[in-house]
Amino acid sequence: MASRLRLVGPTPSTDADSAQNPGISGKAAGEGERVGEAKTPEPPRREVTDLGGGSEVVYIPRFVAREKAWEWFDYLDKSIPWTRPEIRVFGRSANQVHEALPGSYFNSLLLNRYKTGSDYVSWHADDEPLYGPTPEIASVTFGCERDFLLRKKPTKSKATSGSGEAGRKQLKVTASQKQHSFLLKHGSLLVMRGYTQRDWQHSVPKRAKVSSPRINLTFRHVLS
Ligand SMILES: O=C(O)CCC(=O)C(=O)O
Ligand SMILES: [Fe+2]
Repeated sequence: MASRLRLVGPTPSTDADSAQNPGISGKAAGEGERVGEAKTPEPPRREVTDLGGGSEVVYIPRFVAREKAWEWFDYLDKSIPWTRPEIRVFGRSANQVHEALPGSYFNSLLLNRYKTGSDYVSWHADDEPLYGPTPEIASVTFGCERDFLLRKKPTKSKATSGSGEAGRKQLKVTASQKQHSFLLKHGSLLVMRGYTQRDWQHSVPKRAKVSSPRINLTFRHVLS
């Protein structure tokens, strides 16, 4: 499993905060430019995958500029005491994601560190009631790129539609047919929203050839 750390705090993003701390102000990531940085001739991409049934994934491969993303990686990897992280990082990160996703609000941050390809997160959905029925979950990646998989949740009717061996086989086929794969690049942002947690599962599988670390920040809103 990956190393994990969870921070929960007050919603840090307000319009006033954004004005004092401009990141990708007023525009979705990939559509705006960073203050103080030269314009890039290549417009950053924003890919929207409609999973159907009200579930959606947004993937922005170059959410954080490459050099800046390495600075963040080094800071998170080396300087942060993982057992006592500095809350300032939470505030800055949340502001930036908030600005990239207008209308979003986050008050919880989960950090995962995948030391090598042996570290993984198995199939699950972040569908706990504390996140509400249609949670928006934003995930920023630093360091080594890893695969992120989504598969349709096996439904109860399918699981009980057969008995014994035949029933189990049918369930497996159903699960593998509807699968999406994203290569989460250094500095990328992936957002799951709508009914993605209710209807889909996601995982970061083991990768034998991966030997360097990946750090992932996952922003959520916990209902009060
Ligand atoms: O590392 C990732 O990209 C996903 C992590 C995840 O699914 C989780 O923390 O719930
Ligand atoms: Fe998750």
